[in-house]
Amino acid sequence: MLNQSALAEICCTHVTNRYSEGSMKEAREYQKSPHYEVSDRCVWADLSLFCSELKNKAKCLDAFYKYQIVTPILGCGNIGMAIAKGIVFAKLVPAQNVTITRRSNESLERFEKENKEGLKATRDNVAAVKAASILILAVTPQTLNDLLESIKSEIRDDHLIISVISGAEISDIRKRIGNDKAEVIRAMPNTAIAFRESMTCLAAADGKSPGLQTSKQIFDSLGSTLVVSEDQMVPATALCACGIAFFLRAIRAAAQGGIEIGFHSEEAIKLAAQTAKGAAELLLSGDSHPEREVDRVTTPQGCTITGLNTMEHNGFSSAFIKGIVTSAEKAAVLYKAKKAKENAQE
Ligand SMILES: O=C(O)[C@@H]1CCC=N1
Repeated sequence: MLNQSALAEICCTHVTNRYSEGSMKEAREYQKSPHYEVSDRCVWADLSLFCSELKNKAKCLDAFYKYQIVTPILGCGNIGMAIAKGIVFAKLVPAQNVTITRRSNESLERFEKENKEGLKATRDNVAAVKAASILILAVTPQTLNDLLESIKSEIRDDHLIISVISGAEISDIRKRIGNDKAEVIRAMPNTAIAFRESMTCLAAADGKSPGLQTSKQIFDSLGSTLVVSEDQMVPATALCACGIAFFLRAIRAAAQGGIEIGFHSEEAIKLAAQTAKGAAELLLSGDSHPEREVDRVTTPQGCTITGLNTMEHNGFSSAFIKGIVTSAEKAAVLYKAKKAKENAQE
């Protein structure tokens, strides 16, 4: 992995070779910013994109650093840790300003052994909330109500609450903390957020919510975002949050085929994963459609169409579609069951 200055140098050399000195000056100005950061993707980017990306990043990063945002991640399990890593990796918030909370001493001890980033950790949710500007709720759905009960007296009007908990509605969270105006945003990221490659869907009770803009800035720095209506959070969970597992399984299946045709396991996974990443890039950067790209690869009577048709005869697309639809159905069932249980308790 190249360090930032090495990447910046490659980027600038590449840009100098291709673009005018005037544009280069603009790029260099942004490079001077203390929070300037360059991704290896920029190496290949068009300069106009490159500059606007840097401008956006500089704006976003400056805002967070300037106000010394303090972000506790309450109930920090797998997705919480992935968010914490992404936030630190993106230099959104200094590591010492990110506090993760966990319920048991054992899990805190486990965390401390792996805490390479220098995050803070505590069992004390109340103290973490007191010091916070932005709260990230990442507990399990089952423990959310207890958490909200314990922190509600500390929630202030200037807090932005971002919940990544599936099935917890904004109105429920507001009701539990006794503030129907509280700035609550729902986010559904996936675990690739640790590498700033999450697809995150965001929803607010009101599309004009300032908290939505801030949340979008945060999650745009950690991958891509799409603002959706709150009732689309269930399908977003299936396609994006669960979806990462579906694509991982597809990569593993490709690698198993790869081993059978002659690669060692590690090679096969690398070949399959990079090929999957390349396929995604054709759509995301190339602005294409999957079938247009498939058409480019399928030589008449060739080996690609033979492989593809064999997969389809064995139900590949059908299995994938059914998997996503049933996953969304299950998310909806879990959500309804949670609501019914809560209503019965009231
Ligand atoms: O599998 C689950 O139910 C959760 C929801 C999103 C990711 N994992």
